[in-house]
Amino acid sequence: MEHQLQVLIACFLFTTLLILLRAFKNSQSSLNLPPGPRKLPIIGNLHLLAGCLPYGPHRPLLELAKRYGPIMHFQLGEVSTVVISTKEAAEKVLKTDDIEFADRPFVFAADILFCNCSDIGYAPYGEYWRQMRRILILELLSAKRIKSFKSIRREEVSSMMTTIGASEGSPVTLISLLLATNFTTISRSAFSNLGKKELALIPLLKQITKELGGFSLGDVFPSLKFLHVITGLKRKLVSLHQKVDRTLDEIIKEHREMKARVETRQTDDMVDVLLNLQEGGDLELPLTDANIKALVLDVFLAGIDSTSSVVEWAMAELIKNPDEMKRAQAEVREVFDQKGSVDEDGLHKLKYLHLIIKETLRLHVPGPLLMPRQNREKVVIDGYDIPPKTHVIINAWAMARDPSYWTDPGKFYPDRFLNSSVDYRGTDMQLIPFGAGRRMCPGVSLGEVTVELLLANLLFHFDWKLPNGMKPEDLDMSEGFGATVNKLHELHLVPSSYHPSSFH
Ligand code: HEM
Repeated sequence: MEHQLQVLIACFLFTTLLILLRAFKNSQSSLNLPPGPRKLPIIGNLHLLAGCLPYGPHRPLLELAKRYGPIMHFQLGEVSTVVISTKEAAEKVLKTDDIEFADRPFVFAADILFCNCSDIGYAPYGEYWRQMRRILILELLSAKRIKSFKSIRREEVSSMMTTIGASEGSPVTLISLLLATNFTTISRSAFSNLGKKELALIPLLKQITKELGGFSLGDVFPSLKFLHVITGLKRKLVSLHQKVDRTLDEIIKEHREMKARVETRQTDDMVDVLLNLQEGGDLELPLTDANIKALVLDVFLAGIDSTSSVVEWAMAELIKNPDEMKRAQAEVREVFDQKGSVDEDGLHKLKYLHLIIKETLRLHVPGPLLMPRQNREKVVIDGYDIPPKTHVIINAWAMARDPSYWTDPGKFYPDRFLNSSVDYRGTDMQLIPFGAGRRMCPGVSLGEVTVELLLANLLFHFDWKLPNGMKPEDLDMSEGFGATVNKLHELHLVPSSYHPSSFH
């Protein structure tokens, strides 16, 4: 009986795959697709992805682009995929034809975890996405709102410095401290509280990041929906979603209860702001609790790993480049010595620190392939047909290291930006760590202030060296691949206080 069932399933799979193969051939034969590696039956080029882990596909894709050109076509299972590797081609997708490529591909994990992709990052382009993005930019991330959370940032960063000060002379694992500080800062800004419930979110967020950054067979064979079930992914995601949802429901309930008691906080947190908007009723589309939860999750997921990773990479580069480290410390100490601490309002004076951050974002793009885009209609780029529903991947990492735009691109050289107008705010395609166009990252300003504040504090309060007499040139700079590209091996550094009495 069991054997018969297995034969039946095998026949079913085989027939389905034959149908897919025929459909695929018919759909592609009349198109002038961009060049790309030879496709195998059924899987297309999926096998090429297999060798990319744990370092990620951005480097192998650059090698392939040298062979096939700046616009390449891949077939990943059923999914037509285009990879863009030069700024000229990126400009067409992110500027000239931005509106055509303003959609995101469907991701099963996001569909479950964000209640039908009702967050911003994975929402289909349209009215709902527009309203959510407007709320995020105007209500949660406006200059005024970011400023209103300034004291939270100051307290949390100061607490991190105290922890580091207590480890004087012994190695600290920088990324763990950065992640914890960024979590607590966002948690207090979003919920006001940092209790058991809020802390329970930490492992759940980690799990969600892993699921969203991972590979799922069902996503490259979207017509075979049962793959999500038989691989166990659906069950795992539903359970994860329920856990996060329960916690966020409780937090929202507490906020409502507080409002009902007509109690007010000194500063509205993000959930207060969203509940006020929900009640205010003058939105074009209703804002449900599910929408609020998806938006809050976006802030946590987008704001913690990315900024922590930038600071870790910047510190790793500075340790490897002691002259740059000395110059950065001299600058931050000159600006803040009199005050005795780093003050957010004075960060704009740190010119060299800004060059360091730019150079770090160039060399270590946190999301080397950005977030994929998708077109609804057929688009023609440089004479090539891009079929509808193609996943368009921009290799921002390749552009940030392209020798035709950068001198000595592998070198950490912050001064390259000294007399250069090139910036990372989406106009210069060779440097787009935040993406560009309509779906560009709306969190640039919060990301900037977070990274600047953390880095300035680390450089102001401590001198740093590698543990166990390790030499800077021996520091391993390999990348580990995930939703954000962190250092593969965590950076351990030994602090010694610059103001010996500050943190004891
Ligand atoms: C160093 C920090 C950060 C980096 C490098 C970064 C990078 C990115 C990138 C590359 C994208 C995709 C853009 C595109 O498709 O063109 C993105 C999207 C997004 N980011 Fe960020 N981000 C950072 C921080 C933040 C923060 C702090 C927030 C919010 C609190 C945030 C919220 C978002 C959202 C909501 C999207 C989706 C936008 C959409 O689809 O319309 N990000 N980010």
